Amino acid sequence: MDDPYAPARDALAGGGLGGGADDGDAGDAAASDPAILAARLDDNDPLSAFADRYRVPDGVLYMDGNSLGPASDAALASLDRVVDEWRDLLISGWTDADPPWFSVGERLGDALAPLVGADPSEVVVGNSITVNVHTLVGTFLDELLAGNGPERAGFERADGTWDPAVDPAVLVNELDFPSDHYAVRAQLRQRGLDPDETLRVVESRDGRTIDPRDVEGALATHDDVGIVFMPTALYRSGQLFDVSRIAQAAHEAGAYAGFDAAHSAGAVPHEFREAGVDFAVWCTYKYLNAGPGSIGALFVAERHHGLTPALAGWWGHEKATQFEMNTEYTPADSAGAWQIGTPPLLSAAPLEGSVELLREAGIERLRAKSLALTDFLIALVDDRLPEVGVGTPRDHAARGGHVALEHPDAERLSAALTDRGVVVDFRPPNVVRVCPAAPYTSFADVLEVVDGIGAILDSGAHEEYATGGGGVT
Ligand SMILES: Cc1ncc(COP(=O)(O)O)c(C=O)c1O
Ligand SMILES: Nc1c(O)cccc1C(=O)C[C@H](N)C(=O)O
Repeated sequence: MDDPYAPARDALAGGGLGGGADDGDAGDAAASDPAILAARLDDNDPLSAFADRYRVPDGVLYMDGNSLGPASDAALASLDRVVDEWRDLLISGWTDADPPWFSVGERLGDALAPLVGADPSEVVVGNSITVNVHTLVGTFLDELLAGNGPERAGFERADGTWDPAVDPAVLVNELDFPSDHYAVRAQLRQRGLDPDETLRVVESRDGRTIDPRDVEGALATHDDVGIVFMPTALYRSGQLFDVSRIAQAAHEAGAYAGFDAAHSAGAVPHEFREAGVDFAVWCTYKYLNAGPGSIGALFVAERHHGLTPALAGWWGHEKATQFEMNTEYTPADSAGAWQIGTPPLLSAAPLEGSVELLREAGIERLRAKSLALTDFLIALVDDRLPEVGVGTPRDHAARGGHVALEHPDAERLSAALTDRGVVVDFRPPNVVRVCPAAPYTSFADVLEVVDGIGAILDSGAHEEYATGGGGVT
């Protein structure tokens, strides 16, 4: 079969799933009965065998891999190897481990580069998302304040680039993950800029998504935007952004284009280099399945290599001379320069195994399966849960890896589901995020999740749970 997942797409495109064998004629029943359809999709799924290589506990339907991915045999093996190296090699592990710890940032950056469409020199692992937002937004603010920036054709700025007399603004959106705003505001403040003036926030029309025309409109209205910093996918609704369109609009306005790819890296293929992205940040604990608090990752376009990072540190020094301990900083001529201090080896080690599994599965195949899983989920919700809304765009090009289910009692519904082994999370005010991640989720799992939601809502079981828990999920 050319497209093993076509039936899932057809279920959605065809206006919904039928009620099963009792419905209509027997020939169509097989195609429209969700249980039969799920079994067929699972039988045809070329990635189905990968599920056995992840450690999801028995009895758990894990739908929260967009927050914390599960362990895999491969990730645990690469972690175990580094623990053994620490025990056996001690300090010599930096040079004598196989491969040496010293280059872990660059080596894992090389492994991630194909997932985001980058040259290996453009990606490195290090720090965390929030720290990387600080150092990268800070770096490009410094460039603007020094009078550098993408040229804006026909625009009167000193040297045709940035007028250092203009306070550079950073364009973000109101649905961003809050940590990014905190970090950008801090970087503006540290340069004597008032964030209330220079953090420009694109508003959402519907409270769920950001219309790319509003990003373009903000750039047309305000000529002081020096950095456009957007997510590749929104953490709550899962809307996927058109990276290439936003990067182009930023550059046409004379602004740098930066992205937070936390909610797409490892689930959606990217082409950062081709799209002209200037910089990007993401984490490795979500779709990259490298474990809680695992090391962050970043992309800096080759044309910017050689800049001095805002948060410079010895691990970003030119590698050949790093151990000469010169107090004068020479940045590495790669994205490696944005590393700061010693990499946390034990928080990086699982990534080696986990990314190898994704490479084996193939990012394009993972994306095809992910879209089919979310198509199937949305079709089932439409068909079986009339009181639940879908807050995620239905258009494939605008849909990331999870689905935002909207319900007025979302918090209690989320708690009831998790209590029953269907692990989801709640994001205020009314969203249950459901992430059927492609490497380890079956179509039968998706059907079970939807049936689980239906059973809870029908029985009112969620009403026994408290709200306002403010828990960590
Ligand atoms: C989009 C986004 N940005 C930033 C963060 C914060 O990342 P970190 O805590 O790794 O700095 C998260 C998740 O926590 C996120 O989802
Ligand atoms: N980073 C997290 C954490 O340390 C604890 C609990 C959750 C998280 C998350 O990643 C939340 C996530 N960024 C989100 O999309 O909401």
